Order: sequence, then structure tokens, then C-alpha cells
Amino acid sequence: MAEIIDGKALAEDVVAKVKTETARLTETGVTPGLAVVIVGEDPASQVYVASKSRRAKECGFHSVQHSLPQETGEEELVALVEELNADPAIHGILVQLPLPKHIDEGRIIQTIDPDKDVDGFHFINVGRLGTGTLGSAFVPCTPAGAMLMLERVRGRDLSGLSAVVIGRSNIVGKPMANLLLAANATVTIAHSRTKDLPALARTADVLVAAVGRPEMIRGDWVKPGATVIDVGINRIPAPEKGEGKTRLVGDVAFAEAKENAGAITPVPGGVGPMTIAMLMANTLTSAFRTAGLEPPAF
Ligand SMILES: Nc1nc2c(c(=O)[nH]1)N[C@@H](CN(C=O)c1ccc(C(=O)N[C@@H](CCC(=O)O)C(=O)O)cc1)CN2
Repeated sequence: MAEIIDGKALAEDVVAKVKTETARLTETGVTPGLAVVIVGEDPASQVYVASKSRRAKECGFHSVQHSLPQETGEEELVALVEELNADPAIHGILVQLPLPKHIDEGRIIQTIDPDKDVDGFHFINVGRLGTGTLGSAFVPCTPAGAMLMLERVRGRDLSGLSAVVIGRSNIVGKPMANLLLAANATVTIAHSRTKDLPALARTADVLVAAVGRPEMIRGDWVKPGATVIDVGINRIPAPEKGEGKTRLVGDVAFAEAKENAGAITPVPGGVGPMTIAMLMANTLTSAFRTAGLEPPAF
């Protein structure tokens, strides 16, 4: 039976460290500032943004939230991001995704000052991560959190281990693969066109699922003793809980996979809470850099 890697507990540890380091930085006259921008009324996005703003306050940050209506124009959003770029009290800017369809997401992300891009989505930060220039990069929060969870069971150096990342998104799959490579794992990125995915998954000492398909990765895809990191967060119908009720599941069939895995992250309570904790860590890092100080390591 696998060890369950508790994302909620680890997220609390990260936030506790952010709080301590924020207090230390604030004594020098710099308070970390985070601006969170949301456009529209998507209920899940509203929950995530509220959690981010709440966590930022809890950490002692200067926390600003801009909630814009669904019909906000692209130029208006660009203007807001430029204003935040120029605001010295703001060290981190996060624009919640997805944006409404009439707004070019790519343009908005590239408008964010790379040195305030605490989501790590700007080309400059993608390039820094891709070239292993991690000292100056912002690493996207979900893969950064997933790596901390992995570190708890496998340590920092993954030399000699094979890692398979299922999913090739810019937000999770590709940065995760780069982080695993930077930790010396031998990395394969798999996707919907990969031949015999179950057989490839079974070769992995570290299996990362980031496909966005509920419970696609079955128990017999998991090599005995492997570490399984489930990045998927999918809401599915749960008629057993009552009519119209839903429940959250990952991309991994958890009950089956935990029988084979050595360690596994749950959903909920796994990578999700770590995403928000790492946003706090990235914002703190940005504030330390702005102050010309060495940021704490997470
Ligand atoms: N600009 C960004 N947009 C989005 C990101 C991101 O990193 N940056 N990631 C996701 C959503 N997300 C944060 O924004 C996020 C998703 C899920 C969780 C989380 O804690 N999930 C809980 C379950 C919550 C529930 O009950 O619904 C869990 O897994 O335990 C946190 C953050 C897309 N957009």
C-alpha cells in the first residue's frame, strides 16, 4: 500500500515559511505585494482567486484583487497589467486563467513584466527554465509544488530514475519535464499520440499524470514502488451522493494505483493546495530579488 503524500500539510509548511520570511523582509522596509486579476464569473476561478488573495493576506503580503466583468476588453486588461507592471508596491502579478474567449491569453501573459510573472508563464521565464537558468526563473506553481512533493519521497537528486510525464501542456507537462530533467531524471513526455501508453507508464519510477481526463491512468499502468504525482483535478457526477452532486477525481484511478505505487498524491488534497502555496513562495522570491536580497530556498 502506497504512502499518501499530503499536499495540504506540505502546503501549510510552505506557507509557514513564507510567513516567517515575509516578517523578516518587512523589517527591511519591503512588503511583498501580489496582484490577482480575474475576468468574468467562472465559479471555479472565483474560488481559486479568493483562496489566493486570502493566503496572500495570511502571509502578511500587500494583497490586491482586480475582479473585472466578463465583457472587459483586451485593451483594458493590457492597460491594467501595464499599470501593475509600473507599481513598485506590486512584486507579483497573476492573471487567472482561463480568460474569456474574446481576449488573447498569450498577449496578456506576454504583457506581464517577466520579473513580476509569478505564474512563470512568460516566454522569458519559460526560456530560463528550459535552459536550466533556475536562479532567475519563476517556475510555474503547479509543477513547482509537484516537485516539492516528489522531493519528500525521492529527495532532490533523481539520478538513475526514469520519469514519464503524461501530458504536454505549457502550464504543467512541459515545465514539469524540465524540472525533472534539472533534477537529473531520465525524462519521457507522453501524450495522446504516444504508442502503447500503459506499457510506457509501467517503465516509470516517477509517473506524472497531467492529461485532464478523469481516472485515465489505471492501477496496472503503475510500476510497483513507483511515485505517482496526479496533477489532474476533474469534477465528475456523483449520483451516490445525491441527485446532481459531483466529486473531484484526478487523472489517476487512485484506489487501484495506490495498490501498486510506493507513494502517491491524492485528489483533492494533493497538488492543488501546493499550487497556491507556491504562488506565495514565488511572490516572496520576487520581493527578495527586488530588494537585492538572496531569496530563501523552498
Ligand atoms: N494564472 C493561473 N491560472 C490557473 C492556474 C495557475 O496556476 N495560474 N491553475 C489552475 C487553477 N488553480 C489555480 O489557479 C488551482 C486549481 C486547484 C486548486 C486546489 O487547491 N484544488 C483543490 C480542490 C478544490 C475544489 O474543491 O474544487 C485540491 O486539489 O485539493 C488550487 C488552484 C487553472 N488556472
